Amino acid sequence: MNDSIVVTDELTKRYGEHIAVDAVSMRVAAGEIYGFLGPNGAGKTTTLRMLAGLIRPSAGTARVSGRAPGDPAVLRRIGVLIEGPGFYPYLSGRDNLRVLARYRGHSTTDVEQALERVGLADRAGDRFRTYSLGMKQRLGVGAALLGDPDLLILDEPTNGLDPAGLAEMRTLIVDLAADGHTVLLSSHQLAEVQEICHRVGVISGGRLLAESTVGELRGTAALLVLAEPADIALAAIRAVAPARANADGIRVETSAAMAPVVARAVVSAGADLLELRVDEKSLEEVFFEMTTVEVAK
Ligand SMILES: Nc1ncnc2c1ncn2[C@@H]1O[C@H](COP(=O)(O)OP(=O)(O)OP(=O)(O)O)[C@@H](O)[C@H]1O
Repeated sequence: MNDSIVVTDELTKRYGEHIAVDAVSMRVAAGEIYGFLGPNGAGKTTTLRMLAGLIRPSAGTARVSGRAPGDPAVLRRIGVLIEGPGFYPYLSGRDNLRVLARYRGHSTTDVEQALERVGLADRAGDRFRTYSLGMKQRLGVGAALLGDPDLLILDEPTNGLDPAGLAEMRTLIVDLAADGHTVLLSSHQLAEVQEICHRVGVISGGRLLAESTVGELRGTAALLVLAEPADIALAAIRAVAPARANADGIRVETSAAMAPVVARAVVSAGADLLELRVDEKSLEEVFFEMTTVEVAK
């Protein structure tokens, strides 16, 4: 894939006997929001730390923008929020970013742009310790944004946020991607990921179990029909789409757009249509099934 900004090949990290990241081969395409999903201890942070050049792999390779992580040319083009930057509680948000900017060679204009971008321009003069958790997290994203990087690596940016904070962070990430930033974020909060990520990688026990679009991971959508008599409805539906009876009702392997056709088939056959809905697994269900099977092995 030529437009991949992150490519890993059998990337592995061992701590003594323990394998934290086990031969992970992943691809993040330029411009996408990639959700790196997994339960606690799955190996997300360790992988992100290797991509950011903070720790070295034990085996395998990683390339970021075609270069080794940690290469100065790469470090200039990525912004990283891993385990939160150590902000000074008694400095304002603005002064905290200015400290970082001075250290990293960015200008005060970069600081103002980052504050504006993360929606903190109005509160930039207030002390960090007075910020809500959501504002603190957004300041962390602001710090990662200094210098307008191509790739943002955000470790659990939504962790611990209340619903309003989550919504703000979600909107911010979507806006950042719309501005042309590639976003690689880790999360165990699947509901958020399901909504905003173009693709996801599922990691558990250090191993990448799947990498695909959210839609692919959830499988083909189907319709679920409850009708009586069920046998008459099933025969009628089978004339328009593949269908089978299961414990929940009649599962019709077709898209939501076919719902009116299926409804007409049932009613025309003289059956009563009791319920008709899209039967789609949430990413949470898929994730739970995958990681539970993994643990059960
Ligand atoms: N420096 C280290 N020394 C020893 N073991 C480590 C070290 N860093 C991570 N590990 C172990 O590697 C595994 C993966 O940890 P990691 O922090 O990458 O998981 P994670 O998916 O980010 O989980 P969480 O959501 O809890 O942060 C864990 O079992 C962890 O205990």
